[in-house]
Amino acid sequence: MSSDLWLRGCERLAAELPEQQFNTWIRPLAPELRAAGPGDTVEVVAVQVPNRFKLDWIRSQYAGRIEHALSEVAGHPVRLELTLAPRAEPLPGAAERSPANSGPANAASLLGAALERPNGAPPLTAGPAANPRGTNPAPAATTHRLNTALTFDTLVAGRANQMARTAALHVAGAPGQMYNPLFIYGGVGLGKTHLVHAVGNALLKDNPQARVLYLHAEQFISDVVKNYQRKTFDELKAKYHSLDLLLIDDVQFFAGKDRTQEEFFNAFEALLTKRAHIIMTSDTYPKGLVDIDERLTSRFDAGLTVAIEPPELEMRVAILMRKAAAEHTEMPEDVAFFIAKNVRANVRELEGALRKVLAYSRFSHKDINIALAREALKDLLSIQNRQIGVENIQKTVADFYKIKVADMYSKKRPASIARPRQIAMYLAKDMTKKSLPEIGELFGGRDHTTVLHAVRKIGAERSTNPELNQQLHVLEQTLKG
Ligand SMILES: Nc1ncnc2c1ncn2[C@@H]1O[C@H](COP(=O)(O)OP(=O)(O)OP(=O)(O)O)[C@@H](O)[C@H]1O
Repeated sequence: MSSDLWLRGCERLAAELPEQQFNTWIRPLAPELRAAGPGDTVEVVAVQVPNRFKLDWIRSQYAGRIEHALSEVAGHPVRLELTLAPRAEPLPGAAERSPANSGPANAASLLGAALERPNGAPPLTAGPAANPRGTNPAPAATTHRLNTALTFDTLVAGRANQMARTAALHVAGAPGQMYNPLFIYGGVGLGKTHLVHAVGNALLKDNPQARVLYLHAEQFISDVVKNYQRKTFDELKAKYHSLDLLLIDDVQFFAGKDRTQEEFFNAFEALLTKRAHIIMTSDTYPKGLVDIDERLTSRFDAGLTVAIEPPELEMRVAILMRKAAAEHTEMPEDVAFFIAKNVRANVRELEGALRKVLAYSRFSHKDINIALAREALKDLLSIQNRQIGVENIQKTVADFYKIKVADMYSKKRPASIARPRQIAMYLAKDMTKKSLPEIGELFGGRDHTTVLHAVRKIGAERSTNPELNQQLHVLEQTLKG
């Protein structure tokens, strides 16, 4: 199975599935290399999933779809083999990792295996593929479900997460007081899960008796369904209403689930009344949540709502250097800049890119430099180059704001057209290598100062207008595929 097949399959699934579902369940998967045997008629793609909940969910909801997409793209039958990942092992020494026969002749196949097998390849600390949502693979039987690797110490601080981190530190130090509930929102893979685990871990360190529970919203939904079937709502209440700290991830998943919302509302009220703390995460701010009862969304907003932004270049570099150091690898700064410049979507993808570069270096016995990084990331870079062009941006933005693509080049000035055009100019500057005059030319021969004005205006507004920021996130994620 080539990584290209998986990437092309993913492109297809991304187009078919709602973005939220794709990002949550499919994007974090990393397939394992499995060469077809001589008599094989069906290609097998093996995927390890970090925990039982995810395994069951992906198997029941998505396996058929994934197989179908891969088979279509491959032009022959592809079977998906889902297994539970073993617990992440500590990194063995580099010498132990390199098999004795790993000379140049088989370096490529080893590399393939390393790239595509996150649990077999050296795992990044709390890496996404080994542990995409932070549900704990390490201390298996704990009831709080916290991943002990996700702490404030391992979270790189920067402007992008400054507010959220400060608020989270505050809650960890004085739970039940200010900022209750704390609502953290932002795009995928930006560190929301990491941050809530950090609060839970910090609180337990100070007070090991504290009753802390982390869970993904889907787990809450599944608990409600189970208790509904068994008519054991008292058990549900006993479980949730007695906590000191409830950390609940991705509450946008409650959309349209009335009974779940009702139970969550009850738990929410009970916890706030007894001054227990609640921290929630979501892909959007409370008022942006759809199909969630207003009495809940208004309560979500009643404490403190903070955003996590995509990290800026310097923060991405710092994250790469920190994660490489945690792997006992020295990452030259120019290489960190090269990766950070090319992988901008989110930290999860940054980690994925780093993992590829480290694996490539280890298995090819070559030092890490820009040429090696370019080679290791060539699939990713070519997809990026293929996807993000000014034309693509114009079309995506026009579709999003429901205007005609032709309006991107037209001289029309009503705000309903001028604003999306400015947003497209901003994205063109941010996501392509085109200069201001080149962008102006592609927007109907406009002057470069018009583009500069748009870039500055949208950039400044983005930091103060959560709604615009959210729309830009969605556009960026769509464009990055
Ligand atoms: N500032 C940071 N410093 C170090 N690691 C980070 C940082 N931000 C994110 N990460 C890492 O990036 C990966 C993705 O982060 P996380 O799972 O917390 O994202 P998320 O915002 O919850 O995404 P999703 O919406 O998909 O659930 C994790 O491995 C996390 O440890």
